[in-house]
Amino acid sequence: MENDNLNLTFNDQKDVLFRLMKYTLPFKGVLTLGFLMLAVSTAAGVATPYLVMIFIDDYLTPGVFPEQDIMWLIIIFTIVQLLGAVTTYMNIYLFQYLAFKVIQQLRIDAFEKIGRLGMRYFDKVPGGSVVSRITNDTEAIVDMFIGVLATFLMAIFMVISSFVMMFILDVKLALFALLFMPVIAVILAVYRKYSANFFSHARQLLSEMNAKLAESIEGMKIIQVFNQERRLQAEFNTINETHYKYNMKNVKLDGLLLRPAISMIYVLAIAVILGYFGFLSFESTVTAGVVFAFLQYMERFFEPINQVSQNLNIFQQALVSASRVFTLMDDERLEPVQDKDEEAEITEGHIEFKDVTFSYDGEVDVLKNITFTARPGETVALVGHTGSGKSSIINLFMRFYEFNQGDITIDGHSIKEMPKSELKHKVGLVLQDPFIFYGTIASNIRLYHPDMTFEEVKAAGEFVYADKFIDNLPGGYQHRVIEKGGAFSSGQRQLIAFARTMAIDPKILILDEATANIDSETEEQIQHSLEKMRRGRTTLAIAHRLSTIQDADQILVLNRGEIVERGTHDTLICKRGIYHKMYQLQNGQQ
Ligand SMILES: Nc1ncnc2c1ncn2[C@@H]1O[C@H](COP(=O)(O)OP(=O)(O)OP(=O)(O)O)[C@@H](O)[C@H]1O
Repeated sequence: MENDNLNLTFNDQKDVLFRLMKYTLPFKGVLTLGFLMLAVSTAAGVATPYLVMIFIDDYLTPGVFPEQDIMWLIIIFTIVQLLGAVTTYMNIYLFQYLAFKVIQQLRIDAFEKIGRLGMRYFDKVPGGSVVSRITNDTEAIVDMFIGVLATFLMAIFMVISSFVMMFILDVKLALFALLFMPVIAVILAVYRKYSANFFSHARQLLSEMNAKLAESIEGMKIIQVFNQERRLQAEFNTINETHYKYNMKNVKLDGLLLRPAISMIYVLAIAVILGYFGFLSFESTVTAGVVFAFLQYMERFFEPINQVSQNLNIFQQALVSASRVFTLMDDERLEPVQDKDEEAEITEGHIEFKDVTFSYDGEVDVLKNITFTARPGETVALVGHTGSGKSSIINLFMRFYEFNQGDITIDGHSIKEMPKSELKHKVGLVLQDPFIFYGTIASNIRLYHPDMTFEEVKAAGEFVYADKFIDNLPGGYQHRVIEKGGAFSSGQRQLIAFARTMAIDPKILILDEATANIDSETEEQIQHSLEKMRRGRTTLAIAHRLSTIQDADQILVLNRGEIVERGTHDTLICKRGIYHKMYQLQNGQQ
């Protein structure tokens, strides 16, 4: 499993935050309104103790209650409270809206990026880990916007305004409150340092859990057949347990450093204030209203700091998550780019491999000096033992991997320059185990052309003789299928894939012959269909059973990435080389 950098430095965190904030730019209006609402709701919060102080000192203590003044005070107090409630609701609503919009965009970008990533990426990163980035990680970012951004901003407003009010009430004490700031700053810095590390590990482990889960679901058949349930369960439990441990480490850190530490400082500050006012009352009279207001402001000064410190872990988590999403977005293992030559067109289907050498890892060449020609309408079969390089030839031809030595041309144009759409529409690929998407039979056949008419879909089905089995399904072409088409036999899946390919009427066919056991009736249908499909189309076919490609115009025998024999079936048999041996072996087995 590929690990991300788990320890984000301060600069990394800053960059991630900055990049995340850029996503809010299209919503400047919402952001500004949100700020405004926040400012008003904070101001309402700050005004409340002040109004109470006026009531205590001017009316309650002296025991005078002039009706009109009291009335006004009540009206103002009510307006302030209502304003506070409405603006608080508005600011929460606006920040949530912003959060969901940002995440929506982030997910669109991440998903779009996945579509552009090359096979090199998917060779290395498990599917579950990618899923985890787009779902869980982006979810953590939502929490940050809602919980953290709003809290942080509110805290800044609150701390500053409470401080100003404290200054107005008593300068000396306000300065004293300021003394606590460095202590709080140190506590928060220590917390951040450790928690970021714990969170990164927890996130990474969550992603590993997803990967394990995805793997288990994908391979459920093998798991059950090979009795692997226990092993997988044990592996899953180990990850789960470690995940729990990291979470607990964080809980301990929270328990120690966050609320208790800050609360203790708060209580200390209260004690000092009360002592101070006590002493002061010997010398001069301190009003009860001032003491009340000061204590209220003190609480309003510390409470946001407490909230911020508690939200710090969400913030930390969100930064780690965001960085994981951005790592995916920045991954450079993209699918090969086309140097577009708009003129390049596939007209005849004349394929040439010219001295192609290729390596997946940059060290071992899995294809060496591959040179051959497939003329329009010809069938070239690729045969050879497992691992000899047959699929790699197809991988390069389909542009799944970039290659740097030699060239592959179609009708004289390098496939590196061919517009992608040209390759998509004129080259039909049928894989060994065709992928069936969630939807209907028709939507699976329509895949490349969503606007294809039903008649065309049906014609494609008939062309490959798939109509017999499709017509027997409940709903026919509208029969619902789940992804991977679990309910179909491999032969039936092949037929659907044939229909899908024939629906685009390609000039070139790439076939990876199914090795799976197919019953003889379907097998016959498939051979029949294949023969028809190949007619008039240049075909590159990987063949495992030599009996299926005896009529090929050219057979290339691969061995360790090299073409070691080439010719028609008859010439290769006469040659008595590898092909002859393979043929004898297979015939002997039949
Ligand atoms: N994605 C990959 N990353 C790294 N190495 C790979 C990758 N795919 C294949 N290889 C290696 O390249 C070599 C050729 O593999 P390839 O799949 O082309 O053989 P093949 O002839 O198609 O085999 P089979 O008949 O089993 O499908 C093998 O040694 C294989 O291990």
